[in-house]
Amino acid sequence: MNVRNTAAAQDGTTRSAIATGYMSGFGNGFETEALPGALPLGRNSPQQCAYGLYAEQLSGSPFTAPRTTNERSWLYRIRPTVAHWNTFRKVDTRLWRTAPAREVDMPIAPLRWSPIPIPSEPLSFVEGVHSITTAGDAGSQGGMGAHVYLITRSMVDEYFYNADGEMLFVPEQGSLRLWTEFGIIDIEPGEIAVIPRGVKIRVELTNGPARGYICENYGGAFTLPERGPIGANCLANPRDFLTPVAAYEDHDAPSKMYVKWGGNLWAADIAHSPLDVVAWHGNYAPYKYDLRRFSPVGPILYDHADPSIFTVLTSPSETPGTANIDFVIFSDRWLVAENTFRPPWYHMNVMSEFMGLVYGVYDAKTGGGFVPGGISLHNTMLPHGPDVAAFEKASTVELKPHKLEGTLAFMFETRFPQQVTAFAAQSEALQQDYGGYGHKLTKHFDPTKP
Ligand SMILES: O=C(O)Cc1cc(O)ccc1O
Ligand SMILES: [Fe+2]
Repeated sequence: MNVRNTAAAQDGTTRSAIATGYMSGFGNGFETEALPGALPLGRNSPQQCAYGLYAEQLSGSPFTAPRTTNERSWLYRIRPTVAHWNTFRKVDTRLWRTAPAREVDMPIAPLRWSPIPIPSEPLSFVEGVHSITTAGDAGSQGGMGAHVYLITRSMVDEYFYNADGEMLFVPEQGSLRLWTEFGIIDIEPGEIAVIPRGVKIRVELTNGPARGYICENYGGAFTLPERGPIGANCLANPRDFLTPVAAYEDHDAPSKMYVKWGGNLWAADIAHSPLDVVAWHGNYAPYKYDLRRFSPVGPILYDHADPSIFTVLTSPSETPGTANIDFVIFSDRWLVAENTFRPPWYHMNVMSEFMGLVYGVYDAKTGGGFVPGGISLHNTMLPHGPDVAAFEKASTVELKPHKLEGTLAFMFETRFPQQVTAFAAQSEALQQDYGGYGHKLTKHFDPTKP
């Protein structure tokens, strides 16, 4: 696919060739240019690039990774990244934490948080990441950070890239325009975006203040799960993933470049926008996906299947079948199973489960307390399951086909135990009484009634 897309600057001055549009497919080799002929034909590194551009390769995998996991793109840009460089100094990471970060010792218990309020103070994306848990070790390229973002101002002449991991954005309130080196991605609640490790961005608000979740993936890049006997279709279909067409800025202004590297945040003064990629090709690029396009597959006769059937994206580890992270959603679907307790069963899991809610009601927690913007954490081998309201209803209701509608919950599930940050442990949003919800499940046992 070769998308040519040249558009006039929207502010008529310094920000040039602003084009929005997407190319469809997951992990394709894409090619796109914002100026005709900017992309070299038949080679990556011509002696001289068109328009006086510099060629730069961005490698998301080792050079020698097998074909299925080999990821790299070629960027044709006004200046190479090294020319956007200056002396970096460490700045405050505020509430953004990186594994390993054992800040507090939490008692082992199910944990839940009410939505963290969006403050009135100005917070850019870089300033507004509030880490809730960390897992694994970013330096060993395994595990994740699970964060809530609270954004009240757009980044202006400020840019950021994350060397520690790729970032999966799950908006819950407000929409975002992610200006990336590769082009522009707009997302709103119900959609997600993935920004690969090392990709420069500027985050703008497009509809008031924003709140959402971020999974910072230190490990293997998110990919589509195997479908096994499900076959070639359903779940997240590759054609519904959208990667932006090239769009660049030729913008000189005193600016700040932020880099998250080794768990620290670094900042440097630069004189121009690094979002200056006029053309690119390759398979290492940001993308978005509308979660409402997910085609769930589930039990159509009896029983409740494992939640792995709702995996949208998975970050594999070296151990087969043992994900570094699974990103799983619980979205609109019909429940039809006969003689079945339909909500999630009571369980304990070697994987640890960070959950969030974008909208609606989650069917395991109908008794209130788990609301949009909220969080629950069911850590490694800690017991959990439906609250008493969900249990009572689901075990007595007449089992007609029933549609769960207007609901979108999700889970970042990782093989590693999750460490709660000091911020999350001390937050007023932490629900002190949640750990006791199991006590409301009373004894129904009667040896005389089989
Ligand atoms: O705990 C949860 O609510 C998430 C979940 C859902 C489900 O359907 C099965 C297992 C599971 O961990
Ligand atoms: Fe669970």
